[in-house]
Amino acid sequence: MKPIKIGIAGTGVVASGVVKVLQRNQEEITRRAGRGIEVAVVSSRTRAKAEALVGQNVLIVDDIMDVARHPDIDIVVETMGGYEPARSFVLEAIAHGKHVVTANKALLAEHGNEIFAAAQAKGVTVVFEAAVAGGIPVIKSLREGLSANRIEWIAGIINGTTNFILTQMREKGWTFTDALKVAQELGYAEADPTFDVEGVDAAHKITLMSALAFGVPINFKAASIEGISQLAATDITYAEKFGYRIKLLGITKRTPEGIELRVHPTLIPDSRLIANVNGVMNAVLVKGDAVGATLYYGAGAGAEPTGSSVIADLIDVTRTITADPEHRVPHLAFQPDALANIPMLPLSSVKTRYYLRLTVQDRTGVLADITRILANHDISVDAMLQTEVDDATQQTHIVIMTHVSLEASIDTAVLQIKTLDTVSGEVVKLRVEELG
Ligand SMILES: NC(=O)C1=CN([C@@H]2O[C@H](COP(=O)(O)OP(=O)(O)OC[C@H]3O[C@@H](n4cnc5c(N)ncnc54)[C@H](OP(=O)(O)O)[C@@H]3O)[C@@H](O)[C@H]2O)C=CC1
Ligand SMILES: N[C@@H](CCO)C(=O)O
Repeated sequence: MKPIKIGIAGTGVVASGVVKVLQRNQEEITRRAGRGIEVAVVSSRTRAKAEALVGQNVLIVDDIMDVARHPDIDIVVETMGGYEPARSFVLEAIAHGKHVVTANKALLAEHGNEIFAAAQAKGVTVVFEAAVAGGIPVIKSLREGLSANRIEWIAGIINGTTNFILTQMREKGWTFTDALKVAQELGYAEADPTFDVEGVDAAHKITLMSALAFGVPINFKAASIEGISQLAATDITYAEKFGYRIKLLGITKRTPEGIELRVHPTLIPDSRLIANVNGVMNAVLVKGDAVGATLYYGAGAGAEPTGSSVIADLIDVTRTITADPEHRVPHLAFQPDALANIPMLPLSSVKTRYYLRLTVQDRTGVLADITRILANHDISVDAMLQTEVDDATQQTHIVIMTHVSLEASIDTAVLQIKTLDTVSGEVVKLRVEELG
């Protein structure tokens, strides 16, 4: 059978991984796909860069729309990133009957409903394994491997850059800035790294997984997002004294009231496997009612790991290209007319355990005032730690681990605690997940 021809938009980190792995593993890929997969067109604004990647036998164009519209192309690979021109490119390719493989979670989290509807109407496929957790085949697992289950929750380390930064800060004492710089040099970070460090990239990914897990439309606006830029090394150290590690987690949970969707630094018991996932590695825990908890682990970013996911999608599309569109795996795992309208819950209704750090004057009655306020809001204390008094300021840190409490109650209690004249500065609040 003739090879399937693909066009690639972008010649960056991911595109280079795709091209290299396609070349290196050509024979195995052909044996798996049933026919060869050949790069026919590449777009680049810098011709020399594209030539260095694909050589001179591949058509190089400077207008991405020449990839989207090229008559010889069956599948386009979008590895540009960002919202525009990626959105217009993908919609144009769909309009021209091309299947689309993309690594762009930002695009799908914001415009996925529009893109999947367009693909459905045209009878083409849009696949995005590389968009979530780099090289880990977690989308495939959610769409296919776990399709017997009622998914209960997902919790994952799904941003390689921030996990790399947290690991270097904890293990090597690097500063946040130095660790971010290296993550950028290694090709892990987004073009705008604030997407990584402020939790937006992880929120894009957990939003996509939430839709796949619960059969709801993609709803990025419902995500509550906190990154790691405000996380103090002190809290990493104190958390360890209680037996916890801090990781940036993306969490989505089905509760009787609706769906939680959130990203924030989270204390995890250090005995959990996921607490020991370090560097650029990602890990995703998925809890299904039949299978129980399952864990997916691997490189969350980087050229070849991400290329591995893009190529797996290319092979999938190649295998199913002649199948009747009605019988392909649905884009969002559930049939498009079977998506549910489940409410998305605000952060204030989350119930979990909390870590609170307060800076207080070393005076009699301080602790009693604080615990009284907590008790008035139905918050019970599980453990507490007080540090040595600083001689110069006469201040001390009090760290409190609560039992399961309502976020709204914690927030009200914290506001009251901050009005005490013995309490200074911000009260640090972090969420704890036992992930049992
Ligand atoms: N890096 C990683 O480890 C991972 C990245 N991703 C995602 O993959 C996508 C690509 O990431 P990555 O490869 O790192 O990004 P890079 O910045 O390395 O590459 C992006 C490429 O897209 C092209 N491009 C960017 N903007 C435009 C534009 N306006 N018009 C035309 N071409 C454009 C550039 O092409 P040129 O300059 O040649 O014209 C460049 O080669 C993103 O969506 C990212 O989130 C997903 C998983 C892992
Ligand atoms: N910037 C992303 C790339 C992979 O999606 C990360 O660090 O995880």
